[in-house]
Amino acid sequence: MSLKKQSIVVAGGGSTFTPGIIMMLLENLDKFPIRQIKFYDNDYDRQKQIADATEIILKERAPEIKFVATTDPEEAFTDIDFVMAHIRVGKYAMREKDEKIPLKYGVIGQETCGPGGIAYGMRSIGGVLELIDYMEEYSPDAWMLNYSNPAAIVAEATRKLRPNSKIINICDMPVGIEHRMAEILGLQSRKDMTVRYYGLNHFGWWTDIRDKDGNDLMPEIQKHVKQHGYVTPSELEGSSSEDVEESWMYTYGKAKEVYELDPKTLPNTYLKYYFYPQDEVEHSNPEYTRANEVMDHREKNVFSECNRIANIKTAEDAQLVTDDHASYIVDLARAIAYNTKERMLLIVPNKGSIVNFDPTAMVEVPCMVGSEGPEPLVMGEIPRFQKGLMEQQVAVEKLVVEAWEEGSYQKLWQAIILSKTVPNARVAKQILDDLIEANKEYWPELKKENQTETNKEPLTI
Ligand SMILES: NC(=O)c1ccc[n+]([C@@H]2O[C@H](COP(=O)([O-])OP(=O)(O)OC[C@H]3O[C@@H](n4cnc5c(N)ncnc54)[C@H](O)[C@@H]3O)[C@@H](O)[C@H]2O)c1
Ligand SMILES: O=P(O)(O)OC[C@H]1O[C@H](O[C@H]2[C@H](O)[C@@H](O)[C@@H](O)O[C@@H]2CO)[C@H](O)[C@@H](O)[C@@H]1O
Ligand SMILES: [Mn+2]
Repeated sequence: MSLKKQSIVVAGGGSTFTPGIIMMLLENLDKFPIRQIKFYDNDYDRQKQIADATEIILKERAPEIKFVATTDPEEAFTDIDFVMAHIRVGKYAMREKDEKIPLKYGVIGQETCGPGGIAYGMRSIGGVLELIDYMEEYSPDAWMLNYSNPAAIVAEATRKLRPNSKIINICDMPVGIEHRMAEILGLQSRKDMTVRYYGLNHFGWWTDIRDKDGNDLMPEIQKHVKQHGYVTPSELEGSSSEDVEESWMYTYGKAKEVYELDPKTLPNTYLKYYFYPQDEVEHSNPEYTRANEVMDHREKNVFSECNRIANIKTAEDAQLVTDDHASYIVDLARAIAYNTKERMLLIVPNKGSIVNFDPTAMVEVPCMVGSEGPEPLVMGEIPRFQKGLMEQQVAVEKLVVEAWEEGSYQKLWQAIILSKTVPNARVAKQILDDLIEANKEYWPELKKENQTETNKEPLTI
């Protein structure tokens, strides 16, 4: 029986990751046939550069696919089966501020972690909720596959503020690390491994990894990580064909020290920001952060290649690579469209998957995915160490969403204070006040609680 052809809108069509997604979709048309692709963005000029190249690529490689690029929500979200959402509210200019403002106060400057991630979350919530509302207005049966960051805060916001929406929040960091684990083991693919993993987004641990015969693969990976982190054997020998940027190589190497904190597990690379923030600050250049690197590399490369294709009016020699998240996006879309029951790490309401953790927390755990969406597997009881860390971190994420919803200065200050990356309340306030100034165009207005008002509250004994 032939598979139903799908209609997709890429929300954030001007994203540097859009070409990678398109290339991946074209490589998988046999498994995930497509009748229509639309782009939606709120920046016409940025999106047009990606769209002009995409139009040529589709004409040459899949002329049967209808293609539209638009900034009109009704045109974008009508007659859609899937919304693939990867917007960056405020774009890289704001990411640069997210990263540089905390560094002024000796605190990590990072896209999705610490005060930078909190600032990004305060911008992203409104943008993603708007996409959900468009989807439900114009294509109520569609699913949104969201990887707009910071996925942890966006996921908590969609759980709390759009509890009945068909949205799945996802992250490609575990996918990228599992690619490396497979290479360390000499396996063909990360899909040759079955994993057990738990955590919050960008804050998790692998606890069990087996091959298809049930053999335990953890000891061999742990032996490598103990010495080299997630740097692969070919990178160690200098024979890797991948062009990985220095800051990513540093991150993969740092996993060695993060692993030492719990040698029974294997860590997500993002944990380094919470356990060794002083090293990250020392390793950072406050004048030139990761945002600058991306603007000088990925953003420049993607847009110059798309402009080149549009200028010569052919994509025959297109140099556009497929990204990790592109491949698992297809896996996820296929699982929902064709009820494949794929096993994937997704960010979902806990609801007992981690039995001794807040059931309302958005946790990243293995799920079986079918046409009704993800069903989380039970990861069981987690140790005191991870439970304590996750309780603090999930409180940060929940406070940010409450601060956004209530316009509460106090709660956002508390969220920054509570982050493990911030030393004290005074530094937290200095960072918050700078971030408020920088995000005037994007955040809801925050009101300070008037002391006299709170004193009026009845004493509850
Ligand atoms: N979940 C993951 O693991 C993962 C992996 C990679 C990237 N990402 C995220 O994907 C997103 C895109 O990344 P990028 O580096 O390509 O960003 P980018 O800035 O290159 O592209 C983002 C696009 O979103 C558009 N946009 C911003 N606000 C919008 C709004 N309110 N409505 C519609 N469009 C809007 C921008 O105009 C821009 O074209 C980011 O949020 C990034 O953090 C997530
Ligand atoms: O600093 P950036 O913008 O290059 O990356 C930040 C993102 O890093 C992760 O995504 C990585 C992915 O893990 C890696 O395997 C490869 O595919 O590149 C991706 C983007 O660089 C992380 O999961 C994202 O949430 C971050 O936005
Ligand atoms: Mn991620």
